[in-house]
Amino acid sequence: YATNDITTNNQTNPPTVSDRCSRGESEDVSGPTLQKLITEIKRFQVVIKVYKIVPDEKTEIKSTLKDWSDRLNLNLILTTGGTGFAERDVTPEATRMVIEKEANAMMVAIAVASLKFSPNAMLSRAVCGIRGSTLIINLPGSVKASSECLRVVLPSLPHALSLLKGEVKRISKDHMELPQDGAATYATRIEAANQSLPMNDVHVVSYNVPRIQSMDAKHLNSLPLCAQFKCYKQHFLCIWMGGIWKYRQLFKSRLLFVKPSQSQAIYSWHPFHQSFIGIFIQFDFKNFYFSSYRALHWSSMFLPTWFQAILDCFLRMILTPLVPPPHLNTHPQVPPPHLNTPSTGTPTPLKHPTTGTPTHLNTHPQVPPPHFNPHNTGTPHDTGTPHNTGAPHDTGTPHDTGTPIYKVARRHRTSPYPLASMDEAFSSILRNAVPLPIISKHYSDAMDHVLAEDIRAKSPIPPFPASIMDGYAVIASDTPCDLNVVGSSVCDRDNCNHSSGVTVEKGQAFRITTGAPLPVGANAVVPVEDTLLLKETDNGREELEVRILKLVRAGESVRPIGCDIKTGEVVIKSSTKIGPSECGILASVGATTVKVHQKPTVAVFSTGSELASPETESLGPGEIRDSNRILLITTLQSNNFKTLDFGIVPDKPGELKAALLSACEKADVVVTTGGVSMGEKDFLKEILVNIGAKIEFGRVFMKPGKPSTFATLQSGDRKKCIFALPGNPVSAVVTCNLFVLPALRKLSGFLEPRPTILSAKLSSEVRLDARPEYQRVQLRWEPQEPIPWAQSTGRQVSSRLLSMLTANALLMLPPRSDTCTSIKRGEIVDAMVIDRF
Ligand SMILES: Nc1nc2c(c(=O)[nH]1)N[C@H]1C(S)=C(S)[C@@H](COP(=O)(O)OP(=O)(O)OC[C@H]3O[C@@H](n4cnc5c(N)ncnc54)[C@H](O)[C@@H]3O)O[C@H]1N2
Ligand code: MOO
Ligand SMILES: [Mg+2]
Repeated sequence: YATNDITTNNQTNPPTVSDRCSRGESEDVSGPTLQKLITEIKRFQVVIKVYKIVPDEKTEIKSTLKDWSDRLNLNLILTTGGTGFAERDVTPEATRMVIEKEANAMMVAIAVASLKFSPNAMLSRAVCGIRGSTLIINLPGSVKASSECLRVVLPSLPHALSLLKGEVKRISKDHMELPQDGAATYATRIEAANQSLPMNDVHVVSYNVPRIQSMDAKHLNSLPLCAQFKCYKQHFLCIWMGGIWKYRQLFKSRLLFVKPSQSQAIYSWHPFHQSFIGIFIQFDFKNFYFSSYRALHWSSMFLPTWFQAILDCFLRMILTPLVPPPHLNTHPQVPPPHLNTPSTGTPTPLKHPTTGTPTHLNTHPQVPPPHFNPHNTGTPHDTGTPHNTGAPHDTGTPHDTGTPIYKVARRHRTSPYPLASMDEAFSSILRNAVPLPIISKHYSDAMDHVLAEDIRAKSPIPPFPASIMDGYAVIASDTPCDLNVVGSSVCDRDNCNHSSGVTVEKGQAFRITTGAPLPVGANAVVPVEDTLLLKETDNGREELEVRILKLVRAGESVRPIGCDIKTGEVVIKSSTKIGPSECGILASVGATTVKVHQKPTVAVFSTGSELASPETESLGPGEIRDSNRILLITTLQSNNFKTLDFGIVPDKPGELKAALLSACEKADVVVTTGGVSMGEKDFLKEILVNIGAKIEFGRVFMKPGKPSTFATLQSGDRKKCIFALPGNPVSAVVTCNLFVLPALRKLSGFLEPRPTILSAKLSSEVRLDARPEYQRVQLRWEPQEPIPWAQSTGRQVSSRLLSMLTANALLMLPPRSDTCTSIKRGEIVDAMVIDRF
């Protein structure tokens, strides 16, 4: 289990136990169905690491289970088949031999639930148990029964797997630690308030617990809810319905964490429910003032009135005594735009403690970060904010001449954008990148497009019984014998005797070429190598008699009609990416116009007033050559995407805005580089908000590429995707591979837009960073070694583009932890393929 694996939360793998399937006598349907079922779960992303069909042999089942738990260290193994009463059904016995603990309740749950479906469930002897940190679940063999049983245990899996990974233990410890200093009094008060709430129905989804529990300061920042709580001097109180936790020792000890008052309840809610509610409240424990709160729900159907009522009553209770200190009143915390409460239900607006302005809960779909916030009025220093004096688009104002769009002294000292986890960033991209409309294309222009229809053959291939060899068409029962050569059938439509009414009769043979139609009467072909010439015409131009040296059977060396492709057969399924073979098949079945998804066009520009054209002979002071634009354009082109070069745009708000708008108009996807971090000239995010784009994420917990920004802009019925990538060249190209390419593949209709990930062995020890890191490596295969070696490309700083040279993969390194600070040579890690080998 790799915490930094962007595609992975958990891994599972069903070996199918069946003699017949393992011998290839019948097809395994249950295994693939289970894989589909488990990978379709939205709140529980799964990667299938291995899949295998094993015969009903105890030793083989046992060794597979042992190997997968001990060596591959998988989180979950599902087996299907071999659980019944038949003599060869031994999966439960083999499973019992490997498990160290039984998961009895799971077995009972499966049994009870499946008895409702059929009394035959009594005949299942399936076992569930744990080996090391791997959960093994036996499921019956039939597709229906195995799917039903899997559905029964699915809700418990996220929490079960978290427990096995040991994360919950760590969390519980955190919960036990009590707050310090003045916070204790406060915590008591909050807890008392919490106790008095009617909490029966409200719990936190259990599988969010490990994520929160395993948080360090950075993870805390990455929680979307905490975006607005980046003020160092304050403490954070996280109130979950169902319990109150105060984060402790987080964020350089300034956050507190208390034991949840109803810690048990948090696990008991149906974990499969998509809803999840949390409230974060920011407090300054010295002054006890309330600054902001936010409610979030992850279900489109969840935020019932009872919740609003509880929330209201709760906040009233705890907030009444709190008086905000006047100096803190000037920057009401407004969540960045992407943190807006999802569409259902409007949270009760909360009056600001002093101004009475409803500042905290933002019900608008697009609310700019604080410096664009309309509520930031009413204080002396708010006059003159960009909101009041003119946004970046004010061409002709001093902004265009390079004056910052906001007063630099009042810029953020902490980014208002939460650090999204890689998982969150990636899911956000895949959610927002919706396949583009379907168009018709000529098959010769359709390369790299994704089919949007099944292609069926209108006629069979071959359309006639065709010879496989150059030789003689004969009547099989004649052979071996001497035959008179009475004609020929060649592979040539002008010269085809097949339909000319000539029939091969006993004692006769027809010369025939490979692929030519078999003459009427013939039923086999004898290769020329198996014949002798007996008689020819005087001039040698014609054969008259041949000896067939071998006995041939009827049908030998003949392709019957439709043996390659039958009429009506689906030759290429919808959603297939068209490559050379697909083009060939389209041609062979005559499907010359096909329905495909439109492919996105990508506009690319570099931002930065320091940037000069690569052609510049001698650079001016402070200038550097623009490497990123060509780097990104060629990365996209080498992945077969069409690009539009929008040049270099200086760090001037007006020009940046114009370039963004024009790029959004002309392209489906816009990729920019530079200007997304904390510098006084890093305007991109603000301008995106200003043009009405929604920032889906503005920072990612990753290295390189931390300030990576992804925004969407509704333009008519299309949603444009905008990637504002960091300026450091390596960061730009790495994030292009990680984020932009999957988005483009998804827009193009790819069913699997994710990158390819391999296992690789480290050639040298790597030290882990605090962030999940994507180090550039070259994968090399040694003879006889199935796993490639990953050779580092040298110093891995994000300005050093040389670290991309020869790199064909990105090592996916997990973030450093207390127990793991480096990975040794020879150890196996995940590597994402970025180039051919
Ligand atoms: N106070 C902070 N500073 C920085 C942070 C931070 O969190 N707090 N993040 C750092 C990280 S991480 C990165 S990555 C960079 C990203 O910066 P920007 O996206 O704002 O990019 P710029 O400031 O425009 O440029 C950074 C760097 O890259 C060079 N550059 C930019 N564009 C190009 C180009 N087209 N070709 C070649 N080189 C380019 C630019 O000259 C700068 O040297 O921010 C850190 N700072
Ligand atoms: O994350 Mo930045 O991209 O380190 O260089
Ligand atoms: Mg910068």
